[in-house]
Formats: sequence, C-alpha cells, structure tokens
Amino acid sequence: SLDIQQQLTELRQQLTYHGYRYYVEDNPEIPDAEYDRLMQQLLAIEAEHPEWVTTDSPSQRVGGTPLNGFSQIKHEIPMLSLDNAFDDEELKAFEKRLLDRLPTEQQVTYCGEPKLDGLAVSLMYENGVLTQAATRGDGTTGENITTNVRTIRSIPLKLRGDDWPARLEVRGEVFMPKAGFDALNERALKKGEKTFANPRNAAAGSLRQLDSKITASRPLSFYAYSVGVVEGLELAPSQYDRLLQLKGWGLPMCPEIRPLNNIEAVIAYYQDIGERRGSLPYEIDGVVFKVDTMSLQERLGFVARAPRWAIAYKFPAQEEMTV
Ligand SMILES: Cc1c[n+]2nc(N)[nH]c2nc1OC(C)C
Repeated sequence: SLDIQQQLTELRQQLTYHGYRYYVEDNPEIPDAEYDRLMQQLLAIEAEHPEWVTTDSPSQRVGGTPLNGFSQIKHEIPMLSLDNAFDDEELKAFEKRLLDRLPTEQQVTYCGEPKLDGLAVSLMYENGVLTQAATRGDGTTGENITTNVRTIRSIPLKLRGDDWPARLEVRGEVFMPKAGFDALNERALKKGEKTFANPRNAAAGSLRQLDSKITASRPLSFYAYSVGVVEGLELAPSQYDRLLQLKGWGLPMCPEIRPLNNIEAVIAYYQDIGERRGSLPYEIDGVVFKVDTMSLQERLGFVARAPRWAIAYKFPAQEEMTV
C-alpha cells in the first residue's frame, strides 16, 4: 500500500541523513535512542515486506552469512604506492624533478593531506549506489571486501544529491581512530582475547574478517583521498576541489587537508601537522603532497611504481610506547 511504501522511503531518508550527521559530520541532530527507534521502525516494515528491501537501505549495513573466502578484483586503474621523502632536501629534490619537466614559468600549487596509517581501499559507486569495495592488494588485483566495507558507518551506501557521475571509484584509507583502538584493546584484554599492536593492524584485521558481523563491531572509519574510474561527468580540474566534490556527495574528507600555494607552504604545513601529530584523533605516518592541478598530474605521469606528481613526506617512526 502506498502509505507504507511512503513511510519506508521517508524512514530510509531520515536514517541516511541522521547516519550522515552522526558518522560523517560527527554532529548528530537527534539522540541515539531516537535513531534506534527509527531503525526499529524500518526493520519492522522490511520484515513485513522483504520484497521491498533495497541494497542501499540503512538496514543493510551488516551482512548475512560469513564468506568462505574473498574473491579477487582487478582494478580498472592500478592503485599505486607513493615515493617517500624523509627530509626537506628530498622534498626539494621531488619538487625539482617535477619542475624540470614543466614549462619554466609554470606555477605549481599542491594539495597537502595527512597520510593515515590504515588500509587503502577502492569503493565503486554505480548510479550513486555502493556496488563494490576492494583492498589495494598488489596494486593491480585486490580482495573483494564489499560486505565488510558496507558495515563502516561513515561510508555512504548511497551518494547524496544527484549530480554525481554514473560510475565513480573513490579511493581512500580505512582506519581505526585512536580512541576506538584503545577501547577495542581494553575490551579484548578484559575478555582475555588477543590485542592489536597498533590501529593499522586492527583496521587490517577487522577488514579481513570473513564474518562481517565482527567487522561491524569494530570502530572503523574512512577518509577519501583520490578518484579512480570516473564515467559520465567531468570532475573538477584540481585534486583539492575534487575532494570537496566527494565531500559534497557524502564521502568523509580529512578535515586537515589543505591547498598549498608553494613549496614553502608545503614545508610549513608539514611542520604544523608534525607538531600536532600526537593530538590528532587518528594515527598518521606522514603527509602526502600532490600537484593540485590535474592537467599537470597527467603531464607528469608515473615512474615505475609511483607518480612523479606526489610524494609522501614521512615523520620519524614514533618511539614505541614501552608498556
Ligand atoms: C597511496 C596514497 C595514499 N594517500 N594518502 C593520502 N592522504 N593521499 C594518498 N594518495 C595515495 O596515492 C596517490 C597516488 C593517489
């Protein structure tokens, strides 16, 4: 009947909106009890009418039966790694290498992004709906972890608005915030279960679960950092503006990402993030600097395994806490 279907659509929109406010903006509009009440209503109607359930329904976060294994996915565009810099000299050499390949008067601006210490994943959205998620793997072939990624509440099952491309591949880092990591290890200790050495291992271990109910119980999050496959729409011509587009479609974007006008701003940004590293709510192992203009990225291309147009400027390894 219409009014029940209408109620279903209304509930889905409300839960998607409030889920976004809570998990992506970290700024909920309604109390958790109210969110749970709406979810119970949705589950009740979907239980009555299973034929009306859609894959992008807010109720479809936690998968069904555990998998026997992960199928392989071949990335349409390889997911490459990054060259590293460990001091200002190596950063300047990076800049020199790219300036040598551009017209002399070319002004190069950059996009600065904290390099989260998590797991790189690829999300495929088709007609705005999340259809597939894969690990980076060896850069060419990854594991299909769609059911596990769907349990990450900050990853939208459906993009916001309607001005997105027909096919959009979003690449980013799945990570475990420090607070969630500490709470998880505390619970594990109390239960005599094994603890994780660091948030990166905890995120990787949580994504590699064959039972997505376990993944759903882990405090995972996600920040987008680039685009792979795009079909059906021309995206903004700069890295920073593309990330703002992804944010507009409901994908989380690290709040520390900045456009940087020159290499001096790059070094200042690296020093600023380095000073605040300990107080960030997530672990990072460096800062990634990318040439911001996409046409220059295309012109600079890649060497063997990493782009000429990006560098990860790493921090010294954090002295391990002695327990
Ligand atoms: C591997 C990687 C990792 N990260 N992390 C950020 N923040 N940006 C970024 N870009 C990457 O690769 C670019 C070549 C897209």
